[in-house]
Amino acid sequence: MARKFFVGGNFKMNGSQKAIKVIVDDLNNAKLDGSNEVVIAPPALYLTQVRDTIQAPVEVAAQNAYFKNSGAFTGEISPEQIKDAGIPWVILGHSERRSLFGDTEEVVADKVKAALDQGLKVIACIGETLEEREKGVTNDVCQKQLGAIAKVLEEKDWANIVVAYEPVWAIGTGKVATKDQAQEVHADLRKWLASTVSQSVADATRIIYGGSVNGKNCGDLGAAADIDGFLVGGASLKPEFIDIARTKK
Ligand SMILES: O=C(COP(=O)(O)O)NO
Repeated sequence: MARKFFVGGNFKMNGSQKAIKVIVDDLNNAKLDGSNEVVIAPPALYLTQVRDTIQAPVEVAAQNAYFKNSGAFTGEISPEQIKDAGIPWVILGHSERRSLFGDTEEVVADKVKAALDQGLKVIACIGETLEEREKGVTNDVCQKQLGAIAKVLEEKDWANIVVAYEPVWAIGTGKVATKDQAQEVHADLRKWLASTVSQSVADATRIIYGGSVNGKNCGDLGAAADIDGFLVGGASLKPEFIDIARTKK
């Protein structure tokens, strides 16, 4: 089954109107052919700027959303508001949300459900810490995190989900997972989807890798059978993101 290669750019809390204009102009001038699915996630303040200026075949994602659609939740943005702003994607469960802002497995699941209920498409992030990898429980941890999300979904929901495996020890460290390390986890997750949800969901769901992806390592990683794309952090702010967006499977 051919899965459309997916390249996401997570700008995190970086950028300014000016800097983001440069990134959008570069993407607009890059003549991307749309063969890969490309999504960029600026900080929330700049979502509508990117929405209004991107002409390239690139969609926009919010970096987070709450699990309620309105109310006394100072500082939060809701899936309904993201939808209202014409933003089709949202990243949920990023390890920084989990470790720094207290997003538990249950909160991430509630956020995924609330986003899907509003018709948003979701990049759902999972991944183990260095300690968990060294203890040999990587697959258990990833299955548990994805299982918490699967528990609140119906089979049809998976059509709007991209799973991002982002080992915490590779995020922002320059210590990219080897192709074999990433492939092993992706293959295990695909097997887990087949046994837990269905073979068709396992075959169709894009499982993308994130953690120190750059223009030099994207080709090798992208060649792995079960790596269906990337969620790029630091390099999404640099011109090399265009090279990553052009990765040929
Ligand atoms: O967190 C990441 C990856 O970040 P880096 O590419 O900077 O490791 N993606 O969401």
